[in-house]
Amino acid sequence: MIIFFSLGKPVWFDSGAGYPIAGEVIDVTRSRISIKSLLNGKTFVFGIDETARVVSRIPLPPEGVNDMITMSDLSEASILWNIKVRYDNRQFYTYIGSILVAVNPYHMYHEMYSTNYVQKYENALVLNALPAHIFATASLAHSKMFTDKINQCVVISGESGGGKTQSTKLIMNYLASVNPGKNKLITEQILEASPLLESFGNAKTVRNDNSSRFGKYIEIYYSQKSIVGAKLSDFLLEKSRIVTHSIDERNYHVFYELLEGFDTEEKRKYGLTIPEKYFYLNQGASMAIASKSDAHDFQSLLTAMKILNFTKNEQETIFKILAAILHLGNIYFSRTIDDANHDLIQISSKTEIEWCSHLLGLNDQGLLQKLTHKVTEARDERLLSPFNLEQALDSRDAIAKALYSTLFSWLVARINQIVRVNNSVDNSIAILDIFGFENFSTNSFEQLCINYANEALQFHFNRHVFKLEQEEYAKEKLAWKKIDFSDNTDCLDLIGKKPNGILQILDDESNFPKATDQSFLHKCHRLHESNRLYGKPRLLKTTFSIRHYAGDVEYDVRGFLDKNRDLLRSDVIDLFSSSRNEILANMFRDIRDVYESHRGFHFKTGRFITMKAKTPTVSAKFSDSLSHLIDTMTRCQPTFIRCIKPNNDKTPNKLELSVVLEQLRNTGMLETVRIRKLGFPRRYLFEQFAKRYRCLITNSFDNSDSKEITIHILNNLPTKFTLKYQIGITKIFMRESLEYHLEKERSYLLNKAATTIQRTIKGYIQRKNFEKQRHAILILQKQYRRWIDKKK
Ligand SMILES: Nc1ncnc2c1ncn2[C@@H]1O[C@H](COP(=O)(O)OP(=O)(O)OP(=O)(O)O)[C@@H](O)[C@H]1O
Repeated sequence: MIIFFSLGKPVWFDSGAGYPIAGEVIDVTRSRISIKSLLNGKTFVFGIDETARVVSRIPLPPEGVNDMITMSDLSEASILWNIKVRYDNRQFYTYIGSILVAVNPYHMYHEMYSTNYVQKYENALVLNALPAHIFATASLAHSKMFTDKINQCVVISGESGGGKTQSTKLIMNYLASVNPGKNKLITEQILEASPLLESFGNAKTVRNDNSSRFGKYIEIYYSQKSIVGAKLSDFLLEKSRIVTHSIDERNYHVFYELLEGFDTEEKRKYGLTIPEKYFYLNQGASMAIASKSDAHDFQSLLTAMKILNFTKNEQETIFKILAAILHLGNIYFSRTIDDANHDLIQISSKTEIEWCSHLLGLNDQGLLQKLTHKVTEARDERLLSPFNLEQALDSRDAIAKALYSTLFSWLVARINQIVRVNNSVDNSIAILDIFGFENFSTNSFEQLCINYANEALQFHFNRHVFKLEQEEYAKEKLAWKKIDFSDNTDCLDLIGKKPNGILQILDDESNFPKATDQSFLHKCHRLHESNRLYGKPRLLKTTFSIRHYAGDVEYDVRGFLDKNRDLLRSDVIDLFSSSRNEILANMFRDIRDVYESHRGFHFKTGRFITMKAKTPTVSAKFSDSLSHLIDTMTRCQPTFIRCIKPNNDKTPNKLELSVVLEQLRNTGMLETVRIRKLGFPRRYLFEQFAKRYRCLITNSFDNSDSKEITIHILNNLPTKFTLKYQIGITKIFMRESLEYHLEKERSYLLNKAATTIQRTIKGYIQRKNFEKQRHAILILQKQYRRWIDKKK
């Protein structure tokens, strides 16, 4: 075997790292082969019995390949290497047909997103004409929205830190730049919603300094090809972060921005000091982020609020709520024992209570009571029972979480009110930026929801790229050998299918007062133990695991029931609804209305009671919004952007092959390249095709049908395109390379025709002008001669 490798031969070799590396043969003897790694120049020697670890390699062009489906070697190694070669050449974008792979450079190359680039990619009809770029993807979706008259949806996915939020912003900037509308204000308001929501919904995590801790779906509406409004939907804000975060992490940016942005006078007004002093901010021992100026971002936040028409009163209420949350976190309790030897607690930080009450427009006693006592409703009475220390701390944190999450929902509603559409809408383009797959050392309820959402998105991707594609080939009777792909339906069923999916079990248990996290876990074990995707721990632990498409994740069920119920105490809602601050009171009155709508009238007692079975739990609400989202997206034409994180330490311009490969494997990218290469992703009905490309042939087809014209156009193509299309029953299917060729030809002809038309019209106008001038001159000459004659 070794003798087949000559000196200088390009090869892939297995260095033991778990992925093949590109190398070149530098020495061959009878018993061994020496290979120089192209990664680091090191030499690797393989003995005669190790030749299976070396295979021949088709070299890539030095700058890599723009669209990976055009590569002749579609092995995992080649795809991975192509991404690396391009990354090293500062080409961070690569296509897989129409799917964009975006690798995070972790460094902002501003020129790459300048107006020059906007102009370069504007009106792109096909992707491959220029180097891969996010603007090309945005431009294609934008122009398809008008030409195909189908609403578009750009689905951005990837791990935390992959670059989803950044990509969303770049697409929005592109859409704003090419927007011809006269109403620039609405576009500006839509753009300004991003920094505002980032302040309130993003935080530093160990994986990403600016991690979105909520999912968002932004729909941008068009009328007469101009932006006329937008709608933002948010998903599952991470509430636990408001009261706790891990080491090296931070709470939401807005708290630090506020403290850095306020001057001494303002701080005094809200009773604030430095971040280190607040329990809700200092748990991660990480106050500042090297690449971020909190003071500067506070000014941007103020600008955003101004552009979005937040009144002075509204801004002040927001700051008061934020300041009150910080004071709340600093309230501490101490244990005392009463005469009957009962464990009691008392508040040791009166000042904080006073600040909270003052800022929230409450009286001190009202808040104090909610923090130290539980109200139970028994028959006609409301009974107060004292909390123990742990319960009091829980109650404090629950109030802080309720304040923040209510504020966040109010902000989203407030933004939507400003950017909503007032007139009719022709089309829309939506962008989905949803939290990436998560697998931490401890995973809880939030991770289960996030990973469930990622499973649903992966399903949507698979459905579009593999399932529907192959079903349509079969329906249109194309010659096609089916490609297998990893279908994740079973995992979706395990988590969410009625009646026994894990989230359904959780919901049943959440509505059952005596249930505990353990009883939920036992039920899961009992019903799913035999499922190949479900793992029951060998030892008595509080966990179960799920085999996701992106890897195994172990979930710790402690706290699942409480988090899912997420019941805000009705007496707390009542307290805030009675605040002297009308804006704050209204936020909570809205919540009270929702709660009221889930309460029933108890005829016997004549009082309202909470019908818990009907109160929507967090997972029920989340599953609903997720299926609504997928439904909406299914009605749009999707464009997929897969964001890839190049390394785990947020370092600029460093690509670690193992980190990238894992993401490529987990998201089915390798199968995607195969199907996109073999498949025929671009399709037109014969009528559409004939109408669009008829200009490419000269024959006249007076009464011919569209299929005949289509076939004629195809027969006229150079032979290299023969295998690039298939003719179905109602449609023509083709590869992107053929569409690119056709579009190029068409655009050339249209330009030529336009030039001819321009030339003819210009000639006509010139001739006309000339005739006019000649006529005028003749008249002048005539008159002049007559005048001379008269003079004589
Ligand atoms: N195209 C880009 N150019 C320059 N830097 C980028 C680009 N994309 C991402 N980054 C950098 O990487 C960081 C992480 O990106 P981003 O916040 O968009 O990731 P994400 O996928 O949205 O993560 P999460 O799921 O945690 O919200 C950004 O703050 C930015 O510094």
